[in-house]
This record gives sequence, C-alpha cells and structure tokens, in this order.
Amino acid sequence: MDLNKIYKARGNAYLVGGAVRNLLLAEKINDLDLIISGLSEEKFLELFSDAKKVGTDFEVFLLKDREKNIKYEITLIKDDELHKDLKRRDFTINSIAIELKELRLIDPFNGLSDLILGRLEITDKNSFKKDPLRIYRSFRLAIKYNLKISEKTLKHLLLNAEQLKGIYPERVFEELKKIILIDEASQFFWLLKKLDLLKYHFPELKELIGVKQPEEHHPEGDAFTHTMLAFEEIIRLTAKPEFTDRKKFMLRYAILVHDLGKAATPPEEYPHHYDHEEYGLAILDTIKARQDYILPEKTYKAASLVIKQHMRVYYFNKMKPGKIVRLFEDIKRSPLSIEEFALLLIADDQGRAKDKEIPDYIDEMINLYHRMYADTGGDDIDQDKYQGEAFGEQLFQYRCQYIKKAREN
Ligand SMILES: Nc1ccn([C@@H]2O[C@H](COP(=O)(O)OP(=O)(O)OP(=O)(O)O)[C@@H](O)[C@H]2O)c(=O)n1
Repeated sequence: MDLNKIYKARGNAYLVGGAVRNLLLAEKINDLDLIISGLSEEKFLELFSDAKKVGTDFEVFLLKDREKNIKYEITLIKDDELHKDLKRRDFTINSIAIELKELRLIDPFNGLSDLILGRLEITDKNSFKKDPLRIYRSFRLAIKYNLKISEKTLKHLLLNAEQLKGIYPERVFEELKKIILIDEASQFFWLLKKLDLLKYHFPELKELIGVKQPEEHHPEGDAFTHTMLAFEEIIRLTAKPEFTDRKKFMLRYAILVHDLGKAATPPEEYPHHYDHEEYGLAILDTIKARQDYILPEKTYKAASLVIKQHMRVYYFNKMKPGKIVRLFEDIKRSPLSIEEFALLLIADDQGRAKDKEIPDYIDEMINLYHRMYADTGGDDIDQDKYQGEAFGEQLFQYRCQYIKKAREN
C-alpha cells in the first residue's frame, strides 16, 4: 500500500490494534488495521479504488495486497479523532498506535508499559459493558500472550458477566475458533470454570463437572478433568504445520464434545456410563440446533463419529468383523481420515492420569482399514445379480469375510 499517496493528499496514516501489539511483542502479525486521518471518503476511494467498504456502524474499508498477501482494514477518521478511536478499544495493549510517517508511538493509555509488565488492563472502565464479548477476548489474550488480568479489569469483567447472555452466537463461535487454536486453550475452559462462567455458552461442558468415572480407568478425576486432559493431548498431536487451522479446529472441537453424554448418565449407574455415546449424540444435536448454521457441517460430522465410536474401538481386538466394517464405513463417510480418527482415540486414551503407552490396536486398525478398501470394492460383486440394497449387503458380507480372513493370518 503506497502511503505516499496519503501524505501527498495531506492525510496521515497510523497502524493500530493487534498488529502494533504483536509487533511490540515480536509475535506473528495477521491483518493490518490502519487509521487514515484527514481524507474524505471520496478522496480515499479515488486514491485506492480497490478498497471495499464493509460494515455500517464504522467506515471500514478492506484492501488486499495480493502480491504481498496482506489484508488491510482501514478506518477513516477526522484529524482530531485518533484519541477517541483508541479510547473505544478494549484493552490498553490494543490502544496503541504507530504514526507511520515518523514511526512515532502514540500510547495515551500506557499500553506499552502494561505489555512490558505483562498486564492486561481495560482501556476504559465501560469496556466490557460496551462489548461483553471482550470477556472471552481478555481470556484469549491473557493466555496467548501470558498476561495477568489486572484486579480492576477482573472486577469489571465479573460485574458485566451476566451480559454474556446477550451476545450473538456467531460472535462467540468466531472467538471460540481463535481460542481453540491456541496451544494452551484448555486454560480458557479452566478459567471459565473457576469464575463460574461456563454456564453462558458452554453449559454442556459445565455439566461434566463432578461427574464420576471409574477410578481404575480414570484416576485423573471427573469427566470435565478428563475432557481437558484429552483436549490438551489432541492440541499437542495437532500442533504441527501439516494441520490446517480448519482441521485443527475440527479435531480439537471433536475432543471437547466426545464425552458430553456422561453428564446424562443416571447417577445410580455412576461411575459407569453405559450409554454415554447415545446421550452424547443427542446433546451434540441440541448444540447444533442452538448454533444453527454456525457449527460447520464437517465439524459436526467429525464430532458425531467420535462420540459414537470412541468406546467401541477400545475393544478393537475383540470386535466382530461386522462391527469393524460398519466402523470403517462410518469413518469413510466422515470428513476424517483413519489416521485423524486414530489421533482422536489416542488423545482420549492419553487424556487420563494413567499409563502413557499408545494402545497397540491403533496400528492394526489403520492397516486393516487401508487393506480392506484397497482389496475390496464394487468389482468383487456380480452387479447384474445384485442391485441397490442387495448390492450393498453383498459388499458388506464380502468385506466381513475379508476382515475375518485378514485377522486369521
Ligand atoms: N470486541 C473488540 C474487538 C476488537 N477490538 C479492537 O480491534 C482490534 C482488532 O481486532 P481483531 O482483529 O478482532 O483482534 P486482534 O486484537 O487483532 O487479535 P487477533 O489478530 O489475534 O485476532 C483490536 O486490537 C482491538 O483494538 C475491540 O476493541 N473490541
């Protein structure tokens, strides 16, 4: 973006928000938020004809530099409005500007010293009142950048917590996507638990608190603790460049919900949870209904698969061929590869305060899956004789025979 065009037209440009914060923290920078002062909308569009206006409340323009792969989000303000713009932002560390001509730091709320001291502080005492989503943002920023939420900020946060009820689910979900991608994301849920804030948007996770599990399998404690440990495991297993953010989200979300059904067990059956897969699927559907059009279909399908199949596979070596073929068909229809499904099983298994050996059936399961699909297919069935459902049934039987033989060898 050629800033000289702005200066020639007697305007000025400032870098603001997350990019300044990350620059000062030497962290990765995503999009660039710019403030341009002293230019009318017409003049700005004359100079940058590619800019697209978005939003209605604020004059925000998007501009993409495809060559450099940079996205600019630009706000136009009057000459004397910079301070006002910085004051309406959430935290002092996000209320710093860099004047780009002389590279001057403009920091009216002492954001830099808060950054240096590792402190998260609201810019204005009404920050949370103006936008309660900032409560979740504060946890994300504190965890991601290792900041301590100041006492004053925590006080105002708790005073406004009730207002979390009113935020649009879409916004919460967008925030959740960012949270789940952090390496230390389990801390977010532990914090919500500690402050009794799970009830607003994560009531199903709250229900897992205090739910007993068999001690010999789960010495770590209740179903909430187990879910968090398994969540940490899947984060560790997927914190690699080969996983796209979308994939990471899908796998991590699936683990967060894999045991929700345990909350529905009648307490007289504790510590066992005989039907938690069925209960879990029903609970996932209530979440989906509440988040209509928000929860991505693929994430929902991956989560369903794990809820339904994570226990059955535990006894893989004892599973009948028919059950194995059905399991493989479920995986094949899902958005997950067998290897990704296996990662979820490993995370569930390792997410316990127990032995740390990877279950030995995992390799066999992956192997058998690939062999079965490579060696059996539609061509093995007489297509003139069997059609429609009958064809499917024949293929199923054929595959059952295949699994049986493969295991005998
Ligand atoms: N609820 C919000 C959201 C955003 N902002 C301001 O808008 C800037 C940009 O917001 P966004 O891109 O959502 O977040 P970042 O802080 O940039 O963090 P990240 O890039 O990690 O999402 C923030 O720095 C903050 O100054 C705010 O005050 N209140």
